[in-house]
Amino acid sequence: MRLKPPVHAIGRDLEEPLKIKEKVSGHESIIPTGTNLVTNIIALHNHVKLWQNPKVFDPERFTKENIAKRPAFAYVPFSAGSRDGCIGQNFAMNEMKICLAQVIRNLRLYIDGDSPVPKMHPMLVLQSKSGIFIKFEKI
Ligand code: HEM
Repeated sequence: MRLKPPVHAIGRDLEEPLKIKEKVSGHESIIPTGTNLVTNIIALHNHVKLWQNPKVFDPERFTKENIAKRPAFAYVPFSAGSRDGCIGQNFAMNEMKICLAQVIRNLRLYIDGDSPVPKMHPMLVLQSKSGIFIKFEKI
């Protein structure tokens, strides 16, 4: 959900002009009405200024202490904000945990070195152009 967020980007059309200020230089710009602004979630989730060794999978990043060290919107796989983004967030998280628990209770998963490496294909949701090959072995 961090490294390869299924919803890798979201967009919004501006209904009124938006004034933004560059943090370091203080330079101000106006983005006109009608502009489609895109939040690049996958870039945010892999940004070196927010994540140390961003490409490394490390569940410890999500301890309460480590979450508190990051800006609130550094991790937004379900979007965020006043409407909270995704209405199915709790359902999706529970579903994923239950399915994953069932899989790892019964099967050993491994990657065969000869299989193609997944090539990211960012469509409406993130896909792989080369498939995702995982081998399963009954425990
Ligand atoms: C891993 C699974 C999921 C991910 C990563 C995900 C991600 C997202 C994101 C990022 C948005 C915001 C889109 C935007 O603002 O442009 C969204 C909206 C939404 N999601 Fe999900 N979602 C997931 C699963 C689900 C499920 C299981 C449901 C329904 C059971 C669901 C229903 C919705 C609905 C209805 C919205 C629109 C909410 C609104 O605009 O008020 N999602 N989702």
